[in-house]
Amino acid sequence: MRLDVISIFPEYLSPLDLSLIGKARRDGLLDLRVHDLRTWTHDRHRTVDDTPYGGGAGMVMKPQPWSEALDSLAADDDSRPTLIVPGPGGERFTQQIARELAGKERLVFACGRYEGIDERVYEYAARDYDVRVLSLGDYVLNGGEVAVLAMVEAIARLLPGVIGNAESLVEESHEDGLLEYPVYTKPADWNGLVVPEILLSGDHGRIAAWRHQQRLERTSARRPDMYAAYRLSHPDA
Ligand SMILES: NC(=S)c1ccno1
Repeated sequence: MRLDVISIFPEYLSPLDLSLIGKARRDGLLDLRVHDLRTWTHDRHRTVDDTPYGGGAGMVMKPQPWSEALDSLAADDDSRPTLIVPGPGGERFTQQIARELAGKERLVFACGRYEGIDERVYEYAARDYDVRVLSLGDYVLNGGEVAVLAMVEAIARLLPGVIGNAESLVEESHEDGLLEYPVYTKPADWNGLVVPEILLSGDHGRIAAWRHQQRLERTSARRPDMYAAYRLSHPDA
């Protein structure tokens, strides 16, 4: 997968050089490129924003740098990339969407700032991209970069070879409609707090059953919405 990120703060994406994502890039599992939007400005101040038509507070990102950036990236191959614009007004980003996007050939992330990107850019981009506005949640950030960090990690970790042990991806929260079970490690008695006896039994069948029950109870307590949906598709749960 090739993944491009366009931002006026490319250094914001430097955490993507670290840990498993950074290793995946170095191992050639992920072709991730970060671009400075100001590359596609032509004035001496490298201007990317201007005042909003219709008045109002703040500034709006100008269409021209974005159109040139998107044209440049689209021209790199014959694919039709998916353009993802993080924003509070978007469709909720979920594990299911992360899985869907992990199957794409190319993703391009556009990090908006200020009051947002001129709306005509979305229309213009649709000529060469499948455009999706995606939100991490119902809150407002100062820009798209933090959301891109989260989305890229959620997507890239699903790519073959990125997570050393693919088993780690099974029974994770949101993978199958339930939250994950509680985990424990040594020592068995820590500050008088003990590991559930079942986990020390070596009885893998009973341990699996206990873990599934924990998932049901945890999902019911913390995410009744998820639990209700799970019960609809698993009436015997
Ligand atoms: N909620 C999201 S993803 C966002 C991006 C920018 N502001 O909020």
